[in-house]
Amino acid sequence: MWLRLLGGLVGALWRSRLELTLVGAIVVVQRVLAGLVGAAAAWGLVLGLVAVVLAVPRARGWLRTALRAARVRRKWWAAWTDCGLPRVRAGRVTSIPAGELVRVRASRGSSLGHVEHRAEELAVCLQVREVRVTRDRENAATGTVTLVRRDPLAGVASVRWPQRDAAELSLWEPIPMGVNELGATVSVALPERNVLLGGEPGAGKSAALSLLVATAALDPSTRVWLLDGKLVELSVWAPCAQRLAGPDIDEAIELLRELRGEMEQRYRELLLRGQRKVAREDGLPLNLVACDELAFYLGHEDRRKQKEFAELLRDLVARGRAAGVIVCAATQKPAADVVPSALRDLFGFRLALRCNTPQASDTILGQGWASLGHDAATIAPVQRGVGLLLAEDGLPVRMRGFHLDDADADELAARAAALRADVWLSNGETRS
Ligand SMILES: Nc1ncnc2c1ncn2[C@@H]1O[C@H](COP(=O)(O)OP(=O)(O)OP(=O)(O)O)[C@@H](O)[C@H]1O
Repeated sequence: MWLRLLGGLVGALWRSRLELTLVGAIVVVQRVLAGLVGAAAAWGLVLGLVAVVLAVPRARGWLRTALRAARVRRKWWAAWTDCGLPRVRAGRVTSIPAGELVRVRASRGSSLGHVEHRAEELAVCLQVREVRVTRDRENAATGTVTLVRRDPLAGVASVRWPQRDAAELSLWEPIPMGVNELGATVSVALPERNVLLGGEPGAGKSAALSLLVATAALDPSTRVWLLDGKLVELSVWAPCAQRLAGPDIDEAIELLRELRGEMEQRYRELLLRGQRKVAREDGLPLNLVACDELAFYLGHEDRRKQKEFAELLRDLVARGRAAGVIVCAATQKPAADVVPSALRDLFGFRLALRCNTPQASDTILGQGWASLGHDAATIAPVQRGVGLLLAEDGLPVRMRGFHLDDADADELAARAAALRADVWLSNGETRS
């Protein structure tokens, strides 16, 4: 009993070591000075010294950060103790726009899975919105806990696309898609990847798709193929496109057949060159296929045509990677009755914008993510353009998508068309 009390006291003192050290240092300095100049003058000098230190912004910032980190570590200790979890030690604490990142280490016999399992109770103890746990890949004992106190993506203001004024872009380069909760830019590198975008009506699918199409349009070496179940969303990019199919399944099938022919031709070229896949230095064009409202084609009343469309698209997504064919498709309903799972599972990048239910969110990201806290149904309806982006081997990243408004898109499409015309003319002159 006494031993436990003593242990508790030592633990409490250890957890307050920073504050105790600061107070101790002040007392020691005052005592030393008191011997030289007297007690009252020593207090004056010490308080003056503290005031000078606090007047320096860097010192003040460091102190504030260190004290906040110490407080978070104490609260974390109290939280896992109250939840009856085995010891999970908190280390470095970093402030982020959403709250804090805490490095943690699980004790022997425990696991970060335990922590994840009790995330909701920990969030109550810590009085935060949410506790997210991410285990390190290389060490099961260590990881990062995110204490989410606020939603940094909550504002309704749109963020302009940073490439908006670019004169020319390359589809081989990563495309900035939005900003994450840390305020960092989230990008996707498209070669050898396909992208599926899903979410409820008005969530921002077409806006996100337009960033990918805009990049392809501003890359004169890329061929752009457009399928638009609504016709109005992608038509602005028509002058830059190889071909555009509207809400007509026959046109869409024709487009996909032509593209499949190109893909097969590309494979023959690669065979002749002794290559397995296209590379940037080959100078072979990439083909970007953007399909808005995929469900329009996949839900077509003519079952035979619907099946043919689905098979052609599946073939392009499955075999197109190495040939430089990139499929980016947006749909409100990626459920298995609309988008066959055989097709859906081939998309390397998935962007889940706001969904009505956790199940709908899982149909985009993959089974099980919603129950792990990555649920696009938790995004508020006013947060247009906010979504969860999942890359093949990673965790879903919550982000606010960049935005190109209609005027920006019109201006950018005109610039891209002019650039393509210039390149075409200069190639023609070179050849003659
Ligand atoms: N990233 C964003 N930032 C700010 N506003 C956005 C963003 N994305 C979309 N919006 C706004 O949200 C509205 C709906 O966007 P969008 O048309 O892209 O949605 P959608 O999911 O394609 O809808 P639907 O399924 O009906 O076609 C638009 O008015 C658009 O301006």
